[in-house]
Amino acid sequence: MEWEVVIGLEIHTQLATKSKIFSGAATAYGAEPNTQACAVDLGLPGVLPVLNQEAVRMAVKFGLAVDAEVAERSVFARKNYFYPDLPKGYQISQFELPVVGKGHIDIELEDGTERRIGITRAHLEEDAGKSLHEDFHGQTGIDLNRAGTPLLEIVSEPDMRSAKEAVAYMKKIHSLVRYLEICDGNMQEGSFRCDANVSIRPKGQEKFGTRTELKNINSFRNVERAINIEIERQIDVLESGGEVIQETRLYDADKNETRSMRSKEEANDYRYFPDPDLLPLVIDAELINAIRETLPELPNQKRDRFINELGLSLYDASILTSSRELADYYEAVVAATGNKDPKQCANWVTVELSGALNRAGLEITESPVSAKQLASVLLRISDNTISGKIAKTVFEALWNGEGDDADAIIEAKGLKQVTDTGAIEAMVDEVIANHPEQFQQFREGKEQLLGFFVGQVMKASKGKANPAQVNELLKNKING
Ligand SMILES: Nc1ncnc2c1ncn2[C@@H]1O[C@H](COP(=O)(O)OP(=O)(O)OP(=O)(O)O)[C@@H](O)[C@H]1O
Ligand SMILES: [Mg+2]
Ligand SMILES: [Mg+2]
Repeated sequence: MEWEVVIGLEIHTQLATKSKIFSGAATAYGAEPNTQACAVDLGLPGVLPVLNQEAVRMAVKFGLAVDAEVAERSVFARKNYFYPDLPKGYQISQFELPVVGKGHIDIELEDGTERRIGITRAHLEEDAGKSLHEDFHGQTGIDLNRAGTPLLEIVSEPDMRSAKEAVAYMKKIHSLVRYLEICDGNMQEGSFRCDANVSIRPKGQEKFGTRTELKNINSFRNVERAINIEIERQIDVLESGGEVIQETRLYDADKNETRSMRSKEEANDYRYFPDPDLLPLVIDAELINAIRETLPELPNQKRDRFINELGLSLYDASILTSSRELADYYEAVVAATGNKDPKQCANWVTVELSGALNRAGLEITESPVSAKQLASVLLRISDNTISGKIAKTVFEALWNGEGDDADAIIEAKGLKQVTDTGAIEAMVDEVIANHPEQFQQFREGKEQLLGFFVGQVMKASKGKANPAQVNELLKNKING
């Protein structure tokens, strides 16, 4: 039977506020355990939560960026459950009336087409503490520092049809929250994590199959692997006559398998009710408009501008706008080269620079070659001081910190392109003299040999001859 996969993601983004969502305790990562949880975070008797306005502003920003309705009135609710890292016995979340309603975001697929993914809602909530099972003297430790950290849970419609689409969506949201500067996106530290809901149905059937929920997957790679392995498992179950049960499963990256954690609780198991300690959240149009004013250029707007104003391909523009930092770097290169050749700048950033960064495991923000330095190389290609090939040598030297800019390196290493026709002609003559048979064939019309001769001359000049001039001279030699 042919199966169709259905996926919906719940993404938890930790909002980049300095203090907790309902208290003044710090949110900084990595503090000594249990030094950053105050009485409000622990829900001790007699305390009252006070909503952090910054968290609200960030949620609104997100809502506007995904074309969602921002609720004029939303309500905080208690979600009741017991877990050692939740001393209050309930989590403050939003249930019936979330702050952000229906919206959408467009993702690019590998075949170059776009697909719109619906966003069901995004709601504000507080995070719980953390149970530390590993490296803890065979015991479990509880660190409550994370309790009360603001989260925005972004719930998608079940609109994705493959693990690849789910990853593309997750990357798009990741990039967006970083553009908006509402989340640092650090997946190792758990600032951006996702639960993947997966089901399958016979192709052509309208009714969805039963979903399982894969919990807390903390890398793009693992999302893809976890979903694919879960799809295989569900197909196995159904094809051997079994039934998929609605449950929460844990992905074990070491074993590359998913395991049942618990049967999935239904909303009514949580006994949601409006939190009596918090007033409804009312956001007026004035505030929404003020926040709209602060929105930066969004990834897709930037991408379209790169295509329309800088003449880039959709492919290059998509890569360059995949992160705000990369886009900023690219634009700095374009500006520093006087906007002469944005396409060439794009090639160098996406190929040479990104390649070197990947090999070194560095982020764009850690690049040893600054945008200005890269621009200095490109300027010397444009004015024919160096060839594209020598430019790679110059780039490498800059990468290794051998000089401050392209000029210093070209000077120090004597890499200046030879444009003196006499000097090049002497090299051409020498190469011809060394390869008389080939030259005879070349003369008799074997045009493919042009490349061979150009190559030999370039080699003789150690890459410094101007290739255009070499071509020209060689052609003259046939006729001469
Ligand atoms: N049949 C299905 N197959 C795949 N995904 C589904 C299916 N039905 C719903 N989903 C997705 O499951 C997710 C449900 O998330 P939601 O937060 O609404 O509820 P929940 O998982 O029950 O609650 P909780 O926040 O307590 O985990 C959504 O992303 C939705 O698109
Ligand atoms: Mg949810
Ligand atoms: Mg869920």
